[in-house]
Amino acid sequence: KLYEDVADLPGLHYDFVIVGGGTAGNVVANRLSENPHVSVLVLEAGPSNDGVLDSEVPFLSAEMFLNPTYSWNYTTTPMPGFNGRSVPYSRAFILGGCSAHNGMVYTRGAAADFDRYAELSGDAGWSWNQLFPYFLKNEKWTPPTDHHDTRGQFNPQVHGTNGPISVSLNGFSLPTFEQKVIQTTKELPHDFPFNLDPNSGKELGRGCNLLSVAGERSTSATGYLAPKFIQRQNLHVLLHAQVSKLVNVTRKMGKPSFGGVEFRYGNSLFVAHAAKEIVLSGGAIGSPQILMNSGVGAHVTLSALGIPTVLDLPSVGQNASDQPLLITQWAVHSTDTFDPIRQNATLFAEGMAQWNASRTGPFVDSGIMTHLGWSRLAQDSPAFSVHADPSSGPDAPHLEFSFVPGGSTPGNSMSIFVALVSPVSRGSVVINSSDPFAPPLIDPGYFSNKWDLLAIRDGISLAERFVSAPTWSGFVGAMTPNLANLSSADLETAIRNMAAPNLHMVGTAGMSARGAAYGVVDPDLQVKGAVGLSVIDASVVPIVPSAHTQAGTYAFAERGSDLLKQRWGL
Ligand SMILES: Cc1cc2nc3c(=O)[nH]c(=O)nc-3n(C[C@H](O)[C@H](O)[C@H](O)COP(=O)(O)OP(=O)(O)OC[C@H]3O[C@@H](n4cnc5c(N)ncnc54)[C@H](O)[C@@H]3O)c2cc1C
Repeated sequence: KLYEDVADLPGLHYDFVIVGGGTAGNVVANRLSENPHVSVLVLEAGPSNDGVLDSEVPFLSAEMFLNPTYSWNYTTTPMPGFNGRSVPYSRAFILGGCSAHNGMVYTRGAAADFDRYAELSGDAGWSWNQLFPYFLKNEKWTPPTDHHDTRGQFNPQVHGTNGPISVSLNGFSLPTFEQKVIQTTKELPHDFPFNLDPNSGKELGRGCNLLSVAGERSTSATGYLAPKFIQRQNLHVLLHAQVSKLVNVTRKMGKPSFGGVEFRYGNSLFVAHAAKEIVLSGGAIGSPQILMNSGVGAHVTLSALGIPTVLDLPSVGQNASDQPLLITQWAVHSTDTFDPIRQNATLFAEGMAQWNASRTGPFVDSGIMTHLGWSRLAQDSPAFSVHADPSSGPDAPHLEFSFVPGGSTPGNSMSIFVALVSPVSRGSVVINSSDPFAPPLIDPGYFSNKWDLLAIRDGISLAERFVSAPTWSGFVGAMTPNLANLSSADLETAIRNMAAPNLHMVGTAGMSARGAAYGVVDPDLQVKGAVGLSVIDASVVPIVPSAHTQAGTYAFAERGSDLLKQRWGL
């Protein structure tokens, strides 16, 4: 049952308390409450997703993630790699978490990314082959809303059909642009090979964009808390409940254990009790923050703030792994873009009306990318002279390209988003106040290693090469801004001034092998050195996958839920 008011909750004693009803938290809540004999409480700081049009309508995703009502409204620290810029760092403040406000892009990553997780955790269960069934368990493949012929656009054999999250191809087409993207794979096949389905684990190449949609956005709240699940008697979700810290420390088997979760509802503090286990699913920023507020973190940081150390775990909040993004853009001599809809109020209203009437038309997609592509740097790239290859293996990409029929300048444009998906740089999320409700210091650390900057530079060249294919002749105009003829130093400055967060942070409560000298959780996702406390969300993923992160987060949450159930014999 969904509760808007703490006064309506039947009690505050549960078997499991899950902190955060986000992408991962709602998976755990659903899977645990499959067993009618356990009671589950989810504490979510944000409001309900129900009826939030900006979240429901895929085309409004940009409006959604810029909407301050549904955001934690974080800002990063000034980053030297960004020429001292502080930039907004979006995180969702709504039931469903980032799945309810993200760009909906559905990508899993390279098989080697997951095999690397297995290797560094010492648990083969995190390998691509063993995690693959969990990707399928999460996914419900859904034909696109325009019912177009999807042959040659994806491989049904690598998709699930019965999961709670709908995944589909774009349901509205911009044929001229799309045909040119595919034609480029024929004209420049060496640099830009076609890939039928990059979600197969073999990611390199160009393929169609998949989205977590079915006419409407599909989220962990609409899927895992759908009416047939949220009506379970043993599943309670409390909204507007912001967790401050874990309390009631006792010792079990010589290790600290927390019996309660303190949260703020309105102006009052309450404590929810977990008889079996507390699961932190607050995301890459929320989870490490709550750990540190509770005295779990680096002793030196905690003592400087006057917070008693319960567990000295220096990796908490460190190892933040995220992808910087740079948008390249060209004017185009065509109206076959999303720009007319975005720039013309009448067309926009028509699109909205069509979506309302029939869940068809341009508003069924994000209105951003039609295709995605992944590439490696050339073997003789200057990047390799400053650092060894950080990718997970020779079949894993360094760069991701999103092909977008639209742009941010007046008139018609096309854009290629260049994301560095195998960064060397690492950042951190650290509290700097004893007030548990104060925002933490968020430093994604972009370009703190020169390799990352050089890799993005290569990415810009690759984007330019893409639009140099003969098929774009007559379609593509000037690059805006023109990065093509800049000196090396000027291009470096431009990258530092223009790059933005790709918002895929992981690793701040990173998983490592049992007994490792670093890391926050063991391969079973329990906090090292504690009892009855685990973390299940993107923060446990030790290195960012070469992908957008929701699919991986869902798969981690599905397996994490199974590990919890096994531990408690459920
Ligand atoms: C704007 C944006 C666009 C993105 N686009 C894409 C995309 O297109 N494709 C993709 O794959 N990935 C995308 N991502 C990334 C992806 O959505 C996230 O990596 C993933 O959803 C994270 O899941 P999570 O469960 O770790 O955290 P979240 O989904 O953020 O869940 C955390 C939840 O915990 C709650 N919470 C936090 N702290 C507290 C507290 N103290 N008390 C109570 N509740 C708390 C939050 O409100 C939230 O609901 C995007 C992210 C953003 C921000």
